[in-house]
Amino acid sequence: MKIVVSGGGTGGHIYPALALIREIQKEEKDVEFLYIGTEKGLESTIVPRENIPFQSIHITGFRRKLSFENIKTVLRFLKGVRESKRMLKEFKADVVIGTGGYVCGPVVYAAAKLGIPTIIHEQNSVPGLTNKFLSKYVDRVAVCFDEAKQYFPKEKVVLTGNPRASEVLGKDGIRGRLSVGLKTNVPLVLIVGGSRGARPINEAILKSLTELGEKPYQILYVTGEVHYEEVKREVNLIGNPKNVMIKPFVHNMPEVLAGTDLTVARSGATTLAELTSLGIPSILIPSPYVTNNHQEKNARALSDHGAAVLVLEKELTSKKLIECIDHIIMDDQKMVEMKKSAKKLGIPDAAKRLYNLMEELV
Ligand SMILES: CC(=O)N[C@H]1[C@@H](OP(=O)(O)OP(=O)(O)OC[C@H]2O[C@@H](n3ccc(=O)[nH]c3=O)[C@H](O)[C@@H]2O)O[C@H](CO)[C@@H](O)[C@@H]1O
Repeated sequence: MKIVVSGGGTGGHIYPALALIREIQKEEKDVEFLYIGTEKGLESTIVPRENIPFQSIHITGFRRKLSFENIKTVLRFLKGVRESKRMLKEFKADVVIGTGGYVCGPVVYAAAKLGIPTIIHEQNSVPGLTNKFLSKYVDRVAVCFDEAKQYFPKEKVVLTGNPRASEVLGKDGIRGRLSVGLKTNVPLVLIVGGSRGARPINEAILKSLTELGEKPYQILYVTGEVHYEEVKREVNLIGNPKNVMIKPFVHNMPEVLAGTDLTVARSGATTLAELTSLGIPSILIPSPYVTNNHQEKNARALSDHGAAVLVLEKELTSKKLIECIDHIIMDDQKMVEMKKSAKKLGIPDAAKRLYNLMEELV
């Protein structure tokens, strides 16, 4: 079987695609993959690291306001469709799966027009523009929240969950901790601002760094690749506390999550699928800069059930953040309850469900 997967821009679209590829590799012996992304997206560095053949097309997203750039985007879309058709024919794709991000637009559209079976995977409770557009042309739409079903044609939509929820299970947390230089016998708080990092979270952490240095827990603080140098410069002035490990990006997140007690994070849908599958309590600071404020809706799906504490970015201060962390991690009973509530929301067999959907279709 020859399978094309496309999804890009940020980790939240790429990691579900990779998790699905790994699930298919477990189930199918004779299978070949081609990943289509863009050079600018994180996929151009993440996917080749995983030894998956990667090709790129050139595409940008639409501006929501009327702008001259949008005319250029339409032209690029049409060019992207032509390039994708050529790649799909050359590769002789049997099925094409899109996991979101602008790049999926031309790739999945081209596949549908060529009559190749197509599936799109929507991670969020409120879909983005690309998936809404593509849902008219594809054969199946896989979603992760019941709330997302209403945006898609009834006869095509199936609740599968996020395959990354399956991939993070069964990993060795001790190895995860050791791989990033952490202790194995002290509670771990992971702080991460999504796959690209988040400046407001970085600012709050830098202000509280000295105080965090006196805490009885250790911290893995992931800045995001583009913010790392700037954060490091600040940290050199303040001093880097011994219990705070700072990294630009973590490539073995499933192992690290397995060793994590509490997470402070943005509320991207893939991160939430991981946290609920593993039952990790969290403090969520949704990005207010995303389409339809979907990260806040994602976060509320957890906080309404006691699986997370929601802190809006406009209310974020370093004092509040430290109080929140202490309040949860120092209270064993609260930790147990939050873990249980998080786990209840997880869909651990999501990869299998998505694989089954693909198999039925092909
Ligand atoms: C700004 C923006 O548009 N964000 C969107 C993007 O977020 P973003 O890409 O930040 O997505 P998520 O938080 O959902 O997922 C991040 C993924 O990257 C991984 N990771 C992260 C940091 C790191 O150092 N190492 C690592 O491996 C995480 O484990 C996770 O698998 O896609 C999500 C899923 O569609 C959306 O819900 C978000 O709203």
